[in-house]
Amino acid sequence: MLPGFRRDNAHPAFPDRPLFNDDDDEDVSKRATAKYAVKELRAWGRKNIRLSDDPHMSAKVDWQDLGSQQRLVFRNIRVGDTEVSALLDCEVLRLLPTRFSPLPDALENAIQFRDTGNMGTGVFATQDIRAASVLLVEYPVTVVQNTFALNFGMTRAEVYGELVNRVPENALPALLQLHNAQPSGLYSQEEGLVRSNALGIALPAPCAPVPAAMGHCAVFLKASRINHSCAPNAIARFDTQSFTLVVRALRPITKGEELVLSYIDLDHFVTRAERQTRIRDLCHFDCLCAQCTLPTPTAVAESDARRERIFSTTRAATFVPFTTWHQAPGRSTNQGGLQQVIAFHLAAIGDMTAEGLYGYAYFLHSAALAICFAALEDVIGFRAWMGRAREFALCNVVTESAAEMLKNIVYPDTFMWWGAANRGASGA
Ligand SMILES: C[S@@+](CC[C@H](N)C(=O)[O-])C[C@H]1O[C@@H](n2cnc3c(N)ncnc32)[C@H](O)[C@@H]1O
Repeated sequence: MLPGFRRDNAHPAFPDRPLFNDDDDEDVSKRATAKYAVKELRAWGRKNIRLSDDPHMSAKVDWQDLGSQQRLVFRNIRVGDTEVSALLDCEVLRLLPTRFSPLPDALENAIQFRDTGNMGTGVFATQDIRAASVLLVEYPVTVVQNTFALNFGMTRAEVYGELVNRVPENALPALLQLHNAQPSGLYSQEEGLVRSNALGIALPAPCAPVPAAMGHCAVFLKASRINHSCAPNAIARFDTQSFTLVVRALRPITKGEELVLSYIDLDHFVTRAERQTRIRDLCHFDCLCAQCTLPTPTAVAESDARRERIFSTTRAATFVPFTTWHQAPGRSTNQGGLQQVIAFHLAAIGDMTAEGLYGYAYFLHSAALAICFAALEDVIGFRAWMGRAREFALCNVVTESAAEMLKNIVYPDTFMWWGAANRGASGA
């Protein structure tokens, strides 16, 4: 319906790690909490790490169950005026641009870091911000391929130690000060830091035996300070061309409001209980966001019911009501039918607004409403909803679709469904 648009938000902030097996690479009871000073870290790395930068000498990973092989290598990737410490598949490295593009533009001084009172440090808007504005653009400090633990020949503590060891001197103190949320004694300091602050990023992955096998995560000095909410107002996407994370506003944000991302896939963890369990398992904290701290059991039940409705109606194909109306005989005289389709989508938008959910489902319903208003040749309605859909496309860096949508907004009658309610059965 909207040519060229693909869903590109399949990377929850904290990636699932289905291929990690916490127990096969080291004895949990023997894991030490290493509290390295910078110098000690470097000395430890020199003594313990023998892998070379040469890809041919690096460890191989056998995908025993998946029938494939992977060759991982530690690399410091030079980008802009900094270096990113990385453990990546050689093929992924090969696909990175030889020259990275300049940093995307961000709003100047739009954010500040301060104490939240109950969630440690957080990031706050210093001005009113429009939807889809770029709030933060940042290089990672370290990037790691999620599946390195499979037969890599180093313990995970060693791998994280080496990654941290390779972080440039000027970034290391700030990295070591990031929040460490891991249960004490379970992981080394470096592993705790990466696990607590890593965001899922999308990198090109040519040889993935299964898509999940090629997930990557990265730690950022600023973006990793953004707290989680089950009603996120911001979204982060990795831009491979500039090797930066780009954080955008999912909706208008007011001055003083905290910027929040979702660390989990909200389409799959719907009710408060499901979300809380997921966050506890994955991130080791109890979520204190507004949606998880509603004051009464009735409010929680209502919120759960709204979310169930949102995700079940979206899963049941958002565009079906319009298509059904459109394919029915005599549609040009059945504008009441189209009004019912509009009412269906507006009800879903109402639920999403109440829940603070402005993600993919909101995009789908906005796009469906744009189509309905186009069919009725209602310029104001069409532009408003196509504008919302376009904001989501911009947030997800679906640039071609966003450009096409802008063309439609400026010239509504170029949109394929324009006037469909008034055309005869042979119309579009
Ligand atoms: C990636 S860090 C975010 C920045 C962090 N607040 C800091 O001080 O650096 C994740 C940690 O922030 C806190 N946090 C983030 N979102 C939270 C939420 N919704 N409820 C409670 N704590 C949260 C938890 O301690 C979590 O381990």
